[in-house]
Amino acid sequence: MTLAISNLDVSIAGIPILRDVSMEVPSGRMVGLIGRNGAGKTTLIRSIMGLTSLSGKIVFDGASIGDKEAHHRARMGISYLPEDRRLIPTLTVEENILMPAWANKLKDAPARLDWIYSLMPEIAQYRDRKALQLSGGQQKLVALGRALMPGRRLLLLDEPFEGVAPVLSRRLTEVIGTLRNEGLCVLLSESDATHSSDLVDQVFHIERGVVTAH
Ligand SMILES: Nc1ncnc2c1ncn2[C@@H]1O[C@H](COP(=O)(O)OP(=O)(O)OP(=O)(O)O)[C@@H](O)[C@H]1O
Repeated sequence: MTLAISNLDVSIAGIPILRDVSMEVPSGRMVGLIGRNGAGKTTLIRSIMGLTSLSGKIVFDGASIGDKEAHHRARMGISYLPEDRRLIPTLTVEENILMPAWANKLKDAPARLDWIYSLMPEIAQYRDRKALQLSGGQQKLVALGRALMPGRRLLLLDEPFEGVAPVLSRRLTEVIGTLRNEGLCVLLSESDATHSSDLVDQVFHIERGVVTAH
């Protein structure tokens, strides 16, 4: 279940954003991607998810996925927590979590929902509340639940701790640690290593679109 990226180049509007990126997220490992604002973290994560046009190679679980559509990658078990939460404010917590199940017509949605609630019992408590009634940190947990609904083989977390209060950051760290122990591959970006240093097995740094291993 390794993710292997080689010689990835991404330009947006003719401007090179990622340059010759090669890196690996080994099976069952948690890898950190550390870089300042604008370094290219989001662009790299979006490229893995299939949301940019790119040149280079992305291989997941032995299959070349660089030219596959985002929904195909989602079906392979790749899930993505965007930096902004993008919950639908007028839907309930449970409806937000179930959205990807409806979109992908998942038959085992109830079992997946149970697993998400057992991972984060606190969100089960406010399952019937509208998303707009939650704090930013609570919404982040719900967004993580929603990201885990379609697939749980490779989890891409884009700055999950950004703007989250300390108590909920600790809780988020705990939940991500549990996921790692369950064998998920995780790629987690952060602007510095404050929260991720205790979690990750390996760190890559990104600066102006260039990735280096540390
Ligand atoms: N749609 C776009 N159009 C033009 N430039 C873009 C676009 N998206 C990203 N960029 C540029 O690409 C570079 C990398 O942006 P990216 O969002 O990937 O960085 P980041 O490391 O995730 O930063 P942040 O922490 O601020 O989200 C930045 O210079 C940004 O201005």
